[in-house]
Amino acid sequence: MNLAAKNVSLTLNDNPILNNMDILVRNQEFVGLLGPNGSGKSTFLKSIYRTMKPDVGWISLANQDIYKLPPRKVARQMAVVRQESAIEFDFSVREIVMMGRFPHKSAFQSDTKQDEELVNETLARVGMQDFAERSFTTLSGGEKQRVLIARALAQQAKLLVLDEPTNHLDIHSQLQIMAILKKLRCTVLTALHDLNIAAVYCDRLYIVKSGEIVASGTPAEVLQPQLINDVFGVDCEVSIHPRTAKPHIVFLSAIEKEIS
Ligand SMILES: Nc1ncnc2c1ncn2[C@@H]1O[C@H](COP(=O)(O)OP(=O)(O)OP(=O)(O)O)[C@@H](O)[C@H]1O
Repeated sequence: MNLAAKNVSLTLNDNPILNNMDILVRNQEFVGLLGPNGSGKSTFLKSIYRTMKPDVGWISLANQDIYKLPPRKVARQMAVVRQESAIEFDFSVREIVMMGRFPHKSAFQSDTKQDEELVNETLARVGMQDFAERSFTTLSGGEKQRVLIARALAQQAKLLVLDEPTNHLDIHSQLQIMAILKKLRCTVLTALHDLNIAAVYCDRLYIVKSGEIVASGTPAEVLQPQLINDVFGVDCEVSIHPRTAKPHIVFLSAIEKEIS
């Protein structure tokens, strides 16, 4: 399931937010979108999952214009984990995850035994099986995040689009969720903030600055000290970690300032 965006530009309130953005996520690739706060990552992902139509450009799923495909067809192919998901009604965790099955059903079709089994299985996968009957609104930020990831997994889409999926999670949970996502062998496009996590799990990265893609390539190609300084404004050292064989970044600015 290829995902491609070509020349995507978007202006909001007269401010150019996205400028000529191009990406290609190949079948079963795990691709990270990195960039500072406000650089346009969420807006770009929203244009991919059809919440914000770009003014210019073309977004395609398996070479078909995503804005011309029927919404249910897109939902069967693409699951989304948004940065903030405002679920205010009193749904149980089980009901939220079951919502992932909607695109596969016709209207008024009731849940099957297979749906129930899949929901139980995905809840267990994210370690939330004991929370199935709890009200979603009573969960902690990290617990909610796991449930929303379970809902995306229950959707069984070939493409996953995630906006900071490990937001709110402690370090053990961050690594666990990234490992689960990696093992799915789906096509994945995910915004991330942690450069070291991106280096370990992503096949390729796109770096966004002020609404433009300023670099792309493998983590080893992209995560260079000069680029990190140019984009994020921090000094760092990058080495290849002997156990992961991936770039490992040590940030220096804050440490040096505190010591001096
Ligand atoms: N509806 C909107 N109206 C006006 N400006 C907007 C709107 N949505 C987003 N923006 C602006 O677009 C820019 C990009 O925002 P976006 O949320 O895409 O950034 P981001 O890279 O995802 O940031 P973060 O890492 O903080 O989540 C920001 O300056 C933001 O204030």
